[in-house]
Amino acid sequence: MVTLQLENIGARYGKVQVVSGVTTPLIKPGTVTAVIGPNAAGKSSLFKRIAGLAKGEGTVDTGSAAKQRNTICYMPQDTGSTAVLSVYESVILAAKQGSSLRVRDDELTRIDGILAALRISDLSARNLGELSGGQRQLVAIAQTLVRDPKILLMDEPTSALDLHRQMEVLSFMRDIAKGQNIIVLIAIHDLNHALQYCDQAMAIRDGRMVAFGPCADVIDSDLLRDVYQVDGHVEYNSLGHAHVVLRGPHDETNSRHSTAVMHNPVSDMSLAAQ
Ligand SMILES: Nc1ncnc2c1ncn2[C@@H]1O[C@H](COP(=O)(O)OP(=O)(O)OP(=O)(O)O)[C@@H](O)[C@H]1O
Repeated sequence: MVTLQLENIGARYGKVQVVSGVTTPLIKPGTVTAVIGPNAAGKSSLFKRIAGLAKGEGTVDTGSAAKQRNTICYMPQDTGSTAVLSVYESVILAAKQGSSLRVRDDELTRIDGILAALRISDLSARNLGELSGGQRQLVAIAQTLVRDPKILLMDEPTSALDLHRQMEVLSFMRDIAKGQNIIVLIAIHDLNHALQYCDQAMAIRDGRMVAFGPCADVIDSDLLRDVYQVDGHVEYNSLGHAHVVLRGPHDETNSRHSTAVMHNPVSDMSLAAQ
C-alpha cells in the first residue's frame, strides 16, 4: 500500500535553502491534499524535492510502494512544450517513459480512456505547438496520468483552465485518488477549490509547513491573515459547502492581531492523524 510521510524535508538551490523542516503525518492512499501558501512560499520546491528533482535533507517515505516504477510523478507548473509531436504521440511517449517503446493494445485503450475523460480526444492529431494554454495544461495532465503514478504531485494543474474545466479536472483527480487508491497532492491558490475538492491541506509559508489537517481546520481567518495577509473568514452555504469570504488586504497598522502564525503544525498534525 502506498503511503507518504515526509520527515524533516528541506530543499535548496545551490547554497540557498528554500524549504526547511517539513514533517508530515502519514498521508494515506485515496486522499487529495491541497498544498497552499503564497507565491514563493516553496510549494513547487517541496514537490521537486519529494520527486527527487531538487536537493535537500530529510526522508521521503513512500511505504511499500517505494520500489515500484513511477511511484512518484510530478507535473510541473510550466507545461509549455515546443516539441514537434502530436498530442497523441506525446502522451504515448509519456506512458512509455523509461520502458520499451512497443505499445500494447491495453495501453492504447488506457490512453484513449484518459484523453476521453479529460475531453481532449479531439486534440489527438494536433501538434503540441498549436494548442492554447488550457489545452496544453490538459495534455500535461494526461501525460502525467498515463504513467500510472502511485503518488501524484500536481503543481497548479488548473491555473490555465476555464471555470468549468477547473471543476471537472479537480473532481476527476478526486475520483482517481479514491478509485485507484493513490495519493494526490495539488499545489493550489484557489482556497475554495481546496475546501471543495481536497480532503486535507498543508500550508507552507517562507519554506516551512505552518499547518496540516482537514481543510476546514486549516483554512480559516487566522490562516488568511497570517499566511496570505488578507482579512476574511470561511462561511458555510445552505448545502454545507465552505467558502472563503474576503474583505481585503490585511492592514497591519490598523490591526491589534499578532502576526504570529496561529496554527501549531504539530497539534494540527495530531488532529489530522485521528
Ligand atoms: N531553480 C531555482 N533556482 C533558484 N531559486 C529558485 C529556483 N526555483 C525556485 N527558486 C526560489 O525558491 C523559492 C520558492 O519558490 P517556489 O517556486 O518553490 O515557490 P511556490 O510556492 O511554488 O510559488 P508560486 O506560488 O509563486 O508558484 C522562491 O524564492 C524562488 O525564487
